[in-house]
Amino acid sequence: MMTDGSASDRPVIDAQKVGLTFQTADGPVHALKDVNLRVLKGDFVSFIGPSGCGKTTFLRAVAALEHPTEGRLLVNGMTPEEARKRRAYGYVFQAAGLYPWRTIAGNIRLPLEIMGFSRPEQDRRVKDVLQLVELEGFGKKYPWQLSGGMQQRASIARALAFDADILLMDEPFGALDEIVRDRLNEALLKLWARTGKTIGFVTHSIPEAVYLSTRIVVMSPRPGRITDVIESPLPRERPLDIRDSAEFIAIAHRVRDGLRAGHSYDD
Ligand SMILES: Nc1ncnc2c1ncn2[C@@H]1O[C@H](COP(=O)(O)OP(=O)(O)OP(=O)(O)O)[C@@H](O)[C@H]1O
Repeated sequence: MMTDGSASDRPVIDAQKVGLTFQTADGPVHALKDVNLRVLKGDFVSFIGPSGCGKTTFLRAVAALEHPTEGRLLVNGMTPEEARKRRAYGYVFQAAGLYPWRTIAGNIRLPLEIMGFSRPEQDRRVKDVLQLVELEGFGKKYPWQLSGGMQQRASIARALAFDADILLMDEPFGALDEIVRDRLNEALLKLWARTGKTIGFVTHSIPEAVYLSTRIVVMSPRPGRITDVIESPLPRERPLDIRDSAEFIAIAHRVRDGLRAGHSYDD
């Protein structure tokens, strides 16, 4: 099943029959069942599905914040815990989660301070990532001085600062209005093209998933499982108006059909 095992063709995320059951007062909750997925370097993988289908749980398991109860999950060929120790990923949450008493640069710097980077190295990285998310000149501002979209970009910059290979994003733009979201989607694609990161992205939006992804993972609840994995035929470079193309609409239909089918056989 594995290829020759060299780092370049090894999956960045490799899930084999992953199951995760939470024991609750009301009995077991099967958040994930039989999840098989291989994510390759440079993939942009979106996870879409109704509430409770395990999208967040899967991302959290990759980040070693939850622990599978069945199967095998590897990140860069290691356990998620080992990968986390090696700073394999940055995590972006739905709320930007910036500390209000720190400036934008101070927020981005925080994980770097904790990791013990030297001050000049911290400065260099803060400058680089602010540029990547197009927030040059805003380092000295406080979060409340920035719009919601800018705060979310700052939060992406913070996740990028330690230059992890993998960016895990849990509905990062869910709380933003559509116009800001469009702009951030475009910016994220540019950033992805420039950095070659592997991205795992949770969303509830079909157009967002289709616009951003090289692969779309459709999930269904009770138990949380994958019902379809769609390889996108769209080119990597995507202007926003690609959303009007016949190809785009065809993929969106397939995602919608997958979401509907997933609802019809609850077990
Ligand atoms: N810590 C926990 N303890 C018990 N059950 C949990 C826990 N975390 C998640 N669950 C349950 O696991 C299932 C999957 O949850 P998860 O948050 O991964 O779904 P999701 O697809 O991300 O949903 P949403 O779109 O609403 O964020 C749900 O039934 C949820 O209630």
